[in-house]
Amino acid sequence: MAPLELPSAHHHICNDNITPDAPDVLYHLGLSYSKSNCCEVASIFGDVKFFVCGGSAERMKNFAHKIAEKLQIETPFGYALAPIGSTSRYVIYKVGPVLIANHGMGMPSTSILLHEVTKLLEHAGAQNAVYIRMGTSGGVGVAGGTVVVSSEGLNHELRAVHQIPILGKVHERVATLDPAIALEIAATCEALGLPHTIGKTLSCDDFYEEQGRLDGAICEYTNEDKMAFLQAAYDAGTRNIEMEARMFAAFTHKLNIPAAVVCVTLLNRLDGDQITQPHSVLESYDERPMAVLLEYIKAKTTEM
Ligand SMILES: O=P(O)(O)O[C@H]1O[C@H](CO)[C@@H](O)[C@H]1O
Ligand SMILES: O=c1cc[nH]c(=O)[nH]1
Repeated sequence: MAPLELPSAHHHICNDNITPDAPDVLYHLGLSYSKSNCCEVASIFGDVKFFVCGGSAERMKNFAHKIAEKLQIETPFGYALAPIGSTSRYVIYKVGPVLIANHGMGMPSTSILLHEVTKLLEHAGAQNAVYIRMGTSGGVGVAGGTVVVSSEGLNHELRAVHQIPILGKVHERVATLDPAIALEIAATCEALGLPHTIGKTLSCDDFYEEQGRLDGAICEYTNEDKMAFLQAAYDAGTRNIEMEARMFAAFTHKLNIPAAVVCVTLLNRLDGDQITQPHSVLESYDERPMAVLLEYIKAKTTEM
């Protein structure tokens, strides 16, 4: 695998108001930066090379434990971990060069986390950290248990752009992810013998109607309408549907942050809507993106 590119001075924020002199409250993380604590912030977060996030707090804690063991990074309490900052909105762990957090469900809470973590890493002087979303999804034409590495995030028109209304005007941002990292992660899936594909990811603001499910509390379309949309999505290269990849891709692309989205499919949406697999099977699916990222990060940190 190619080593990570480490430019000497790489800034990943786009805001002249955020300066080393200005205090900055990272409200949802329960952390703050100022000139008086800048050395502490740099000493805790300055070495971050990977930021790994996903929806569920439990999944991310589990991942933090596994990465501590994989990288053999012990704390004074063995592999025991303590979350950083406030846990009322997000849980964050740091294991050596890996920062780990949950982002909740959907693009709004993911966006807030990305803004605050990116400012934190900037304040700390962290250089060129790779951002990875690790999650679950509904497959489109792929079986449950497939690891989909996203090439881009799509909107409801199957376009790889993310629209954000800012001060009354809609701004469009390109929602593509790093192709080289996607290939490396796909190669790691291959080496582990896991079913996988690189494909486009449709990101929705809802689990039911926007994903074309027939089993929400409201449904005003037919099975034929749903299947026609899913088939059109498949034909356009979509291989999974979830709720964050597009925003994640647009944010990282805008700030030139190397990034990937790695989600396992829980079902094939061409076969149904309800997630009916037993808990043990879903748990084993959840382990797959983790297994891939443990190997990937281990290989990358060994090269550094
Ligand atoms: O597996 P996670 O990261 O929670 O993500 C997926 O699961 C949630 C819906 O069940 C959405 O947030 C979707 O994107
Ligand atoms: O179908 C699915 C499964 C997981 N997450 C989603 O957003 N959709």
